[in-house]
Amino acid sequence: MEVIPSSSPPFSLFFSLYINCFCSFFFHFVITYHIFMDPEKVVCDVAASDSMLTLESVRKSLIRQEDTIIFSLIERAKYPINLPAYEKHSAGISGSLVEYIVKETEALQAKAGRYESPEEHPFFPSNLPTSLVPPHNYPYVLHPAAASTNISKTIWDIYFNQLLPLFAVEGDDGNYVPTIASDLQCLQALSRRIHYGKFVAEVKYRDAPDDYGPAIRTQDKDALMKLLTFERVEEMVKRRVEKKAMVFGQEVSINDNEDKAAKYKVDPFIVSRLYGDWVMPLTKLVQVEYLLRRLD
Ligand SMILES: C=C(O[C@@H]1C=C(C(=O)O)C=C[C@H]1O)C(=O)O
Repeated sequence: MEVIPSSSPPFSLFFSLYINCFCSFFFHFVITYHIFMDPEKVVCDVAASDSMLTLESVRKSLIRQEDTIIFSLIERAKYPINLPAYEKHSAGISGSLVEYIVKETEALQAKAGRYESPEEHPFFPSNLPTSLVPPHNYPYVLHPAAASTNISKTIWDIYFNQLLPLFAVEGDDGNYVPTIASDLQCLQALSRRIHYGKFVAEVKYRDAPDDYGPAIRTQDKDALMKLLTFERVEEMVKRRVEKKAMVFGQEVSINDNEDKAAKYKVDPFIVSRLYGDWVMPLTKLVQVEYLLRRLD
């Protein structure tokens, strides 16, 4: 076998190593600067990292979130209202059972880092423990003022006082804890969707800063609402969620001859109304609140 004689490495090898090191250092610097030092402080999820933040990508996320919301409503509709879960509890705990379970769940999830995500908003933000897990570097996408936009309290009140009675039947079957667990699924899915308005607003502002700028400077809420509203899109959303509620909530039988008279787990019309009267108006409210502070 022929052995290649060892000799001192040629100058070209040192030169190419030097160039490699320089390029790698340069690209690391550029990427690090982009993520951490960008003067336009912005934060978002993986699905919409800075370069991918387009109206199409945020609408896609909203469409996917419809599935989560509808499935969570279907789950909650399994139980009757179960009023004692929401009344002041007499034994051992202060407030209602629902408040107790949601507060404790949020405290546990806060320790595991849930509220580090710019998409998550707790219902009981005061005295939440800090995260114990190493931080995930969410890319900066939103204006820092986004942190002060939180309408969880409004979502909580509307959910229990107006929405729940529309899709849960009267009654009490004693399953309070699973009922509350289902409520929390609904609340978290709705809150995530509604607060996602921040990303929608950011992308709309970036697409047309000259249109939004004057209305932001004069703090004109009506003008902002007009600019960000697309009635045609809203009509499509209402029709789509109605159809999804029909498909996801239909009774499935292996017997083709069985009576398939439309019977849905959650009334598709109610789902459409829920979106038209609450979910979309609240998402737009978040968009306006966010935009009002976009130039702070
Ligand atoms: C979210 C958007 O902004 C507005 C709110 C909508 C919603 O909450 O689904 C739909 C259309 C717009 O009026 C959007 O344009 O997609």
